[in-house]
Amino acid sequence: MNEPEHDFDAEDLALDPHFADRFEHEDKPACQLYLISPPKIDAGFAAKLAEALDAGPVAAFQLRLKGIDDHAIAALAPPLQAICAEREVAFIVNDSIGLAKRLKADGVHLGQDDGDARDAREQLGRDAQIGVTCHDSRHLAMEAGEAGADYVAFGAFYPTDTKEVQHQPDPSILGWWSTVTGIPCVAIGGITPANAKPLVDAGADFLAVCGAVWNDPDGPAAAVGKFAAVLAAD
Ligand SMILES: Cc1ncc(COP(=O)(O)OP(=O)(O)O)c(N)n1
Ligand SMILES: Cc1ncsc1CCOP(=O)(O)O
Ligand SMILES: [Mg+2]
Repeated sequence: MNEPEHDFDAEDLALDPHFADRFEHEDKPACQLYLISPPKIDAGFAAKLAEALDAGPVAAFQLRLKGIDDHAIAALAPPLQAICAEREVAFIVNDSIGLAKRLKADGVHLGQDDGDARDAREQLGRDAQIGVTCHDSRHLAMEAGEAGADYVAFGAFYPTDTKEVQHQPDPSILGWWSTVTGIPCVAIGGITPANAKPLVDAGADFLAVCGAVWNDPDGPAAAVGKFAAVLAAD
């Protein structure tokens, strides 16, 4: 007799996309800020970073520089890495496992075309923080979790000028993820102090933010303060 065909994937785990809303997430640690660098930086950036990190709690800083090669990024990284280390802020390298290894970074963030989480673990060791972009896909998130990711990132939740994006998840994916696994989830994409609350309420463990901090008319320190107020009210 043929077995019934179960084309199982994570999308099947919850037919009702809002089913996670029925669960409380009271045991979750409070949502934290995960700061992403501007895609290009200048000589004054180190001072801006220090000012931003001193303005409120920041869990992690991701060095996400676009349009320059790894050697150039490696030359720019050490002062920024030192600023993070002095403040016990995790220093995460975007895109490149090799660069993360070379810099002895605290971790690496991998997009779907940036390499494999298992390979990252092998190269960076068990203490490395490995994050994986999962767009709006429960299936990609389950795969990342199985591959040993320390966090999965969903987005872009809101319109953003920082990156051309093709996916816009519903915030309920954050609650669903928090219900099916203890692996933290990061929300990213167009997040500001004004629109962050629904993502926190939906179950985000981290808010990854670039433009709303570096482009705040009141300056990055003021922006970090605004996020701190939103997150403290949680
Ligand atoms: C925390 C976090 N989430 C998502 C991304 C996006 O990564 P990726 O899809 O590889 O796109 P680029 O950032 O490389 O343009 C991220 N960097 N960080
Ligand atoms: C890197 C990235 N990945 C999805 S949206 C995004 C941009 C995040 O920057 P911002 O906070 O300015 O929208
Ligand atoms: Mg990438």
